[in-house]
Amino acid sequence: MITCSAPGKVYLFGEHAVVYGEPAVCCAVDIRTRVSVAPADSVTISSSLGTTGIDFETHPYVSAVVERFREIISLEGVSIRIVSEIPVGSGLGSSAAVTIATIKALDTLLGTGLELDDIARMGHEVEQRIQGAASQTDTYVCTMGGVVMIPQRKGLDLIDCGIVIGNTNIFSSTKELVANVAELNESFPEVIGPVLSSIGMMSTVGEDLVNSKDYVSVGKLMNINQGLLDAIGVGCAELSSFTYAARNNGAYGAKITGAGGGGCMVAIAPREHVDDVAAAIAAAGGEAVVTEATDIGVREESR
Ligand SMILES: Nc1ncnc2c1ncn2[C@@H]1O[C@H](COP(=O)(O)OP(=O)(O)OP(=O)(O)O)[C@@H](O)[C@H]1O
Ligand SMILES: C[C@@](O)(CCO)CC(=O)[O-]
Ligand SMILES: [Mg+2]
Repeated sequence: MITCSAPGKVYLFGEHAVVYGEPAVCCAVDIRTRVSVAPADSVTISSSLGTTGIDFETHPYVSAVVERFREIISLEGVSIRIVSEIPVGSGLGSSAAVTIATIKALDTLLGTGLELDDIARMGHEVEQRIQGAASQTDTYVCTMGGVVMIPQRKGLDLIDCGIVIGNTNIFSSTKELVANVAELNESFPEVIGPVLSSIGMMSTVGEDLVNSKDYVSVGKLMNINQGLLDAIGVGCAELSSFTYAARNNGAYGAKITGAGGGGCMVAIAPREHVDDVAAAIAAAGGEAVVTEATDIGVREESR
C-alpha cells in the first residue's frame, strides 16, 4: 500500500478574480489529505463521503483522476482510501488536495514517473473538468507547497506569522459560487469587471509586502479584499461576523478564503494573539483552527 498526502490552502488575495486571469497569492497550510492506494481487481474509492466505484456523484475528482490515468496506462482496478483533515467543501482546497494526493499515489503505484509540474497540470485539468471553470491556483499550491503567486507560478516567502481559520460549517460548492460570479459579471460587466481587476491589484501590491514580512500592511489589504469579495456576492453573515471578531481581537487582517458562500475565513495574526483570535471566532459561533503555512507540498508518506 502506498500513502501520499497533500496540503490544504488559504488565499491571502485573489480568489474568484484569478478565474478571470487576475493574479492571486495563495498559501499552503499544515492541514493535509492522505490517500492510500493498493492493487485490486476493481476500482473502489472510500472516504468520509462513502464507498463507491467510479462515481461522478459521490467522488467526482477521484473518479476523474482514475479515468485520466486510464488514458496513459492500463489500469483495471485499484483500491483508494481517503482520510482527510481538510473539511469538505470549505474553501480550504479539499478538492485540490484529494485530487493531487490521488494523482501522486497512483503515479507512485503505477510507476508513471510524473514530475511535480505534470502532477499540477493533471490536477488542474481534473478541476476544470469537474468544476467547469477553475484556475490553476489550488492544484498548483497544493502540489508545490509554500506561498505562490498565480499565474506567474512565482514562489514568495513563507508566511511567518500565525494563521487562524474560522469555519462556518456551511457547505459551499466552489462550482456553484464560480457560476454565480460569472452570472453577476454577465449581468453587470461594467461594474463587476473593475471589482475583479481591483481584487487582482491586491496581489500585485501585496507581493513585496509578503516578501518583506510586512504583515500589518498585508492584513490591511486582506481587509480590503474581503470588502470586494462581499461586493461580488460570495460573503455571508457568518463569514462577516468571524472576520470582524478576528480583526477586533488582534488579527492583522481577515477575509473569506476560497469560494465563500459559507466555508471558511482566514485571519493572519501575530503568534502571541492567535489564541485570542481563535477564541473570538469561536465565541461568534465558528469552529476555529490555528495553523501555520507549510512549504511541504504533495509527498509520499509511506509504502
Ligand atoms: N476527503 C474527501 N474525500 C472525497 N472527496 C472529497 C474530499 N474532500 C473533498 N472532496 C471532493 O471535493 C468536493 C468539494 O470541493 P469544492 O471545490 O466544492 O470545495 P473546496 O475544495 O473544499 O473549497 P475551495 O475550492 O473553495 O477551496 C467534494 O464535494 C468532494 O467531491
Ligand atoms: C473561487 C476560486 O478562485 C478558488 C477556490 O478555492 C476558484 C478557482 O480558482 O478555481
Ligand atoms: Mg475546491
